[in-house]
Amino acid sequence: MIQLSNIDKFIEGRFQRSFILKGINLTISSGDFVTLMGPSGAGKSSLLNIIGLLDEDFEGEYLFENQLIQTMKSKQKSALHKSEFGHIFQAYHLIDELTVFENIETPLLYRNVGTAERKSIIAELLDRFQMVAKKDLFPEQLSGGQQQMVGIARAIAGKPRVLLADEPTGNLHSTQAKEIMEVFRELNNEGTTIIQATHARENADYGNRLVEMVDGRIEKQLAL
Ligand SMILES: Nc1ncnc2c1ncn2[C@@H]1O[C@H](COP(=O)(O)OP(=O)(O)OP(=O)(O)O)[C@@H](O)[C@H]1O
Repeated sequence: MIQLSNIDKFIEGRFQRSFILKGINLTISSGDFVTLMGPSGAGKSSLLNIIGLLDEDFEGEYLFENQLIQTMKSKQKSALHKSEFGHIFQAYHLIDELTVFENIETPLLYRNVGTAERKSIIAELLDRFQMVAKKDLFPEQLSGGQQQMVGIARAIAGKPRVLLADEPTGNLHSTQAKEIMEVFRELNNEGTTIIQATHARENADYGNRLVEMVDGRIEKQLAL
């Protein structure tokens, strides 16, 4: 599904390049649940951003379903981004002024999903994450774990095939973190490909592959 070959990302300094990612080779199959682990600054977020088509400033080859990303027109890339990827962030990135319902609705509005279908998708997600009673609340009225559940609901509302999660449990207590990881396991069992960046080794146990990164490089890859 995803094939990265010799990916470099760097910043051009006055005298030399400083590498954020160097020589990344990584193949991810549909249905994988991959964990990127490594110390702060290892390049995990940078790699997720490239995979999720949020960052085009890199060298090397990125194939998504055998299509070379770099030669795609920006319209095509943006369509691919919208249809295939869902993003989850450590700090939830919900919109404070919107209710739970409206936050989940935003990606569907971007995709021009009709009103009736939107309502039915959101109702299903609220039900799934036991948030029906919370649908008219604002993010600040929810616990961190609940906010992240809304973040997940929003990310999967458009039924992306790939879910990218950057430190999804970084701000949560261990019980809430476990709940989030259980949801990931369920989504993965339903066929969603998941790529998460985390510092927490226990989160990696939910996945089937572990990729250890150090200083912008992949140091080790393991099957779990
Ligand atoms: N746009 C940028 N300009 C300059 N440096 C950058 C930029 N983006 C990332 N970096 C640097 O690249 C390195 C990798 O950053 P990245 O956020 O990908 O690491 P990370 O492994 O996700 O870290 P963390 O676990 O702290 O989130 C860091 O040293 C960071 O300062």
